[in-house]
Amino acid sequence: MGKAGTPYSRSVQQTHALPKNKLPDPGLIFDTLLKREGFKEHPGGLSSLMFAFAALVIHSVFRTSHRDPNINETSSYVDLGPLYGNSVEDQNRIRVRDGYGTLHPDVFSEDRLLLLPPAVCTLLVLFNRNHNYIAAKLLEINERGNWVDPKTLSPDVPASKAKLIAQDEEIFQTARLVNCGWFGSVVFSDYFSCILGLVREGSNWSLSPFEEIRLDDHTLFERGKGNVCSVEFNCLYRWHATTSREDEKYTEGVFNHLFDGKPVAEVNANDFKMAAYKVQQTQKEPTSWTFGGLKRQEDGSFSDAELANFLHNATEHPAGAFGARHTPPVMRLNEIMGIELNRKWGVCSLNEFRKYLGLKTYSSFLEWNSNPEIARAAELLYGDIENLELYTGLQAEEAKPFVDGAGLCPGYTVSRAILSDAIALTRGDRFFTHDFTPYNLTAWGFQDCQRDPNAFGFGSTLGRLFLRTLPHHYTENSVYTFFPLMTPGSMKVHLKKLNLLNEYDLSRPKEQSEAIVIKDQDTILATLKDTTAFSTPYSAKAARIIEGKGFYPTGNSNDQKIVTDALSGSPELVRKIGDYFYSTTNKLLANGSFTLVGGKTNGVDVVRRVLRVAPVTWLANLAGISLKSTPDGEGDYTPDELFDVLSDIYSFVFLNIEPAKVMVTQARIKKNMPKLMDRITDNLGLANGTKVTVNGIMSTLFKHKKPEHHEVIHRLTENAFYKDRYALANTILAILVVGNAELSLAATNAVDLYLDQAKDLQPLAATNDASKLLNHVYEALRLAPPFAGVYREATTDQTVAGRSFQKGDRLFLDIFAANQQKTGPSISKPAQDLLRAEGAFEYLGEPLTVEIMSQILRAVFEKKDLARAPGDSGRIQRFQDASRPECHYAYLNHGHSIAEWPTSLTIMHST
Ligand code: HEM
Repeated sequence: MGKAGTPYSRSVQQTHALPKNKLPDPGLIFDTLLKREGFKEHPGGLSSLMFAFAALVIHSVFRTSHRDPNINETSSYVDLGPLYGNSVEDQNRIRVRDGYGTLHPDVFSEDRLLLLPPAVCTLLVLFNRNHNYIAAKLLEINERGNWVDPKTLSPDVPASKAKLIAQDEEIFQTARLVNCGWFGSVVFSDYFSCILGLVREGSNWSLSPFEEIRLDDHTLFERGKGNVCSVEFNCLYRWHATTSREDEKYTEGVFNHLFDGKPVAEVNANDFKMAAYKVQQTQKEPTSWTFGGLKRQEDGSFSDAELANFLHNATEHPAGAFGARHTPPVMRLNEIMGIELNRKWGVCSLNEFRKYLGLKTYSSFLEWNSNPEIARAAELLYGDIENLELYTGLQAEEAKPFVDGAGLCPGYTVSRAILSDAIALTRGDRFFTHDFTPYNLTAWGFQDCQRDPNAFGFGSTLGRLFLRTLPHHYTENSVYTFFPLMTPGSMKVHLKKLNLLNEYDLSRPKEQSEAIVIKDQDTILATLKDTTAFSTPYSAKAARIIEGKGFYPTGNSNDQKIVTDALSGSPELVRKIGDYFYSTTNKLLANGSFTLVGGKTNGVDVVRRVLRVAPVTWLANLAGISLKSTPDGEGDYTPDELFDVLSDIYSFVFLNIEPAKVMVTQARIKKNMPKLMDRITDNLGLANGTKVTVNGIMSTLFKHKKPEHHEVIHRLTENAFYKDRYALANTILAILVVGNAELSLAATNAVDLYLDQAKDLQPLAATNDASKLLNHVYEALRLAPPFAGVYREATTDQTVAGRSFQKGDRLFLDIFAANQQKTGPSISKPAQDLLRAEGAFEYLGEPLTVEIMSQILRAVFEKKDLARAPGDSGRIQRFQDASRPECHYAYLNHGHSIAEWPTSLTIMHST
């Protein structure tokens, strides 16, 4: 039902006769009731991009055949037909079919869009990029483990070729489902929010048309049973009156070219069909199509800057208002063709349509449009309101005023009908209902395309799409990113009213340069050393969430030294902390273990139960935060909760998190921060702003803490800097944030690295001397570091190790890659001279970091017959994420979205 190439359906039976020979001439109708007299801005502040997106929606569901107008050449579903085409032949023209499941760069299928303003094709290009992003991620994650690196499959060997083709098909079809999910999510977030005027209210509410609905008699309300677009739906979705001034001008240029300068009033349907035929004949393969005067680059893609320019312009250009006498004169021909088509379809009258919708029928032309000039002209053309045909009736009907709950402000009848059709269209789609499952889309894909009501920009999905596909031309808090379907001018008014102006940037985003990747040791060393010429990006980030001084990783090396001296400066203290980690790791291993039948083998999820927990337990002790074992138990946080709170802060300050998540993460951190800082300052005797002396601090400090933990704080408070106890609180926060992330990840990577050599490590670990594992610790930090590198920004134009950099250049220093170039280091000759940037060594001090790591390894590897659990349980589910070079690996969190933190690895050992 509703497949491409089948006839339109009809919703309303025509009973009132509307013979063509009794109806006014379509050209006369256009010149009297439809033709634009002067441009009127859309009253709701909608931008021209809103209608570029609308044009994508309509081209997904309508493509009336020029040969047989009863046939809809595209399917009746929101399936991104303009991107993927309507047949396997269409797909073959846009797919690469090399095992990666991708589309050719920036290519799409629908040639009719080439005539439209460039923002329409640009949006489609972004969906192409999104497809390729999704396909790449699906392969990287490889959820079912059945895909291989296509480079390992030779197309010349028949069996390999068959596997390559089959793999390509699976990835392509899965990515397509996820990408269509994205398209649907944009419709139900950004698009609907503008249609319903919710964006003005700061509301993230949306329709959920897909869910199961149980009726009063307990039966289920139908869904997923199919849809066939109706001729009436096609008629009511012709929104040419909303064309912006700039798009009108652009269209004049296109039509002038298409019809060799023939005046618009003289162009006829035949000219149009001939022109369309000519364009089709001369059209080369989609890989060479261009639009808006763009040229494809060598790799076939368009320049990001040029694409972004079209989109930014379309956001700035106000759309036109709906209503009579507002369709650009250049569209005379397509309106005439539309009127004639509707007559050929034999559609009902406006009043019959209203009756079908349950609306009151109009009894006069003035009731239909209160503008006397329009009403009178229509009356003179049609004679009787019952004769008012659907096309004219919908196009020239009085537009809905700009009131609460109205966003789109089309004619009244359109505003009522559009929602029902949209719901039928999507609820009827089995791919959005019964078959919209994590199995079909994969767990990551299923969550990736969900509308997130808590996303920044009142739940915007388009913002996420822009940041993903044009990352250097959209910024994390711009109104251009998150409210692109509204003009920035109108958003300024709404955000001001909502008191949210300070959260958004109203200016047009400027291009940000891509980070330059540096892999050679000399340049990295020189760059790390010159802290004046290359600054770190951390202080600015930290300042957004942390008040006051003391967050030492963003301070100078003196600030850092005070802390590392306190943490690592006393061998006795380091030893005690090491012992604590050894015994805690052992305890957690025991507590988290399960026993296999027979009682001889124990299993434990070492990541979830031990390596994510040991560091946070020590840090909670140090800060005087009480841990609870269940969310409802007594205490401040469960270890998992504290891990999440702290790792959020780490990601925000030190990592280059996905731009679309920056503002949401910031908001979450700001929400969590008061409780965390309360607990830390409470334990410093700083609650309610009371002034306390250092002695006072010491007496109220950590009443129930072990002495070694007193000692860390005691050693800190010996320094004059910490007379400012709020700075001390921020320093403790920093130790928590850095220690939690770095230690848990470093320990996880090290355990994973050595699991397959557990037999070799066991005798060393069993000696009770953790220093026997020192070399392994260093080698693990070289081969499997928690993070692969760090970012720097050039503060001046300069040349370093023979390479020139300009002020403002962002550099990614790939420390991991540089450390692999070293010759020699091995377990017997450890890489103690390995390159370091910020990280545990810098922030906790090398002696302490190494001690903690070796004690954790000791506790794990002294177990007998240590091995991975079978299958997926014994492997960390991780992958390399090309978009996050600083992360050595990326993982899927419990919600199946991409995260920096591993969640699970089960090991087994003898009891
Ligand atoms: C400047 C922008 C636009 C131009 C130049 C334009 C032009 C055209 C043309 C030439 C046709 C006839 C196509 C054919 O039969 O091959 C057409 C059809 C149509 N237009 Fe537009 N259009 C524009 C924007 C829009 C927008 C924003 C909407 C609504 C959201 C819209 C809705 C439609 C619909 C529903 C059809 C009928 C499609 C079909 O039945 O195949 N158009 N338009």
